[in-house]
Amino acid sequence: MIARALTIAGSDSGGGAGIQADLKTFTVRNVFGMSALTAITAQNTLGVEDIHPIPLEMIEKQIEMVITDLGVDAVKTGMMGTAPVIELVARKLKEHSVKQLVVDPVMIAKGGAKLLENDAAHALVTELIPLATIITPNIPEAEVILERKIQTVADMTEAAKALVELGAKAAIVKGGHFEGDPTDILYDGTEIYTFPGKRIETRHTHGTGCTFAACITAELAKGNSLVESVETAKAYITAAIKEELGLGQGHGPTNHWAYQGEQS
Ligand SMILES: Nc1ncnc2c1ncn2[C@@H]1O[C@H](COP(=O)(O)OP(=O)(O)OP(=O)(O)O)[C@@H](O)[C@H]1O
Ligand SMILES: Cc1ncc(COP(=O)(O)O)c(N)n1
Repeated sequence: MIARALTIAGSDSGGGAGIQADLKTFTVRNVFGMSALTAITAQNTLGVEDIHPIPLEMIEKQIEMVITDLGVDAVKTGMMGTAPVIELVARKLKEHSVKQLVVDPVMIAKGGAKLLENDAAHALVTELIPLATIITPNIPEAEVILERKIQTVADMTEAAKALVELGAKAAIVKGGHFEGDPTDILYDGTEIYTFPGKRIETRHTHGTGCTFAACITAELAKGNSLVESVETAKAYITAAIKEELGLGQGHGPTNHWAYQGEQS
């Protein structure tokens, strides 16, 4: 049977981030994708114009309909918006004993728009992180969650360990926001793994975090190990940034078709 993945996230009308990035990534990685929308955003490569939150009952019904009928092998969370949404999603994931959960703690869009309310970071820590197979913060997100500055690769390593102490089985701190080459640091509760990258000079990096986490989710859904899943995701996002599509006047989307690597 084909592997199934569910994204619980916001819609990006521009198609580069949010559920659109997730569903494209799932498809390209040979996984059947499903979605539960938490918000609709009106955005393009220049920024977020408006956000329309989805009522809690409607978020709950989407999750319920999908899980009770089609079933899921892995779930990814993206833009949650508020603490009550995080609490609801955590409750549903526990109710359905979801085994593979990738938490992308989306907080601020590339253009600066706030995608998570300030008081909701606490709910991430208490509700969602303890359920996570892996949490995938960028550096500013890890700084907010851990209430500390991250300035060096050593700080990233300590941050990944601290995120696991908060209850996640594993954590990868992404280096896209550092100057120079972007190195990502994974801690799986036992070992530290370093994923070095070469910085690609481009403005087309809208949705890199969503695409990266969605690829990890797809690979986990197919039964691959955590480290294999992250390795594939790193190769996938690197190709997706490199082979840019040149769309839009601002931060354009990545190329979700770019990666020709193995399909398992
Ligand atoms: N310019 C770049 N060149 C090469 N790799 C990059 C570049 N920018 C980001 N990456 C890689 O892309 C992945 C996503 O990292 P990033 O730090 O951009 O996430 P993010 O900030 O959550 O993304 P977003 O908020 O745009 O969705 C990481 O593996 C990171 O190393
Ligand atoms: C619905 C939604 N989810 C996530 C992001 C983050 O992506 P980015 O930081 O690249 O803008 C976004 N812009 N919109």
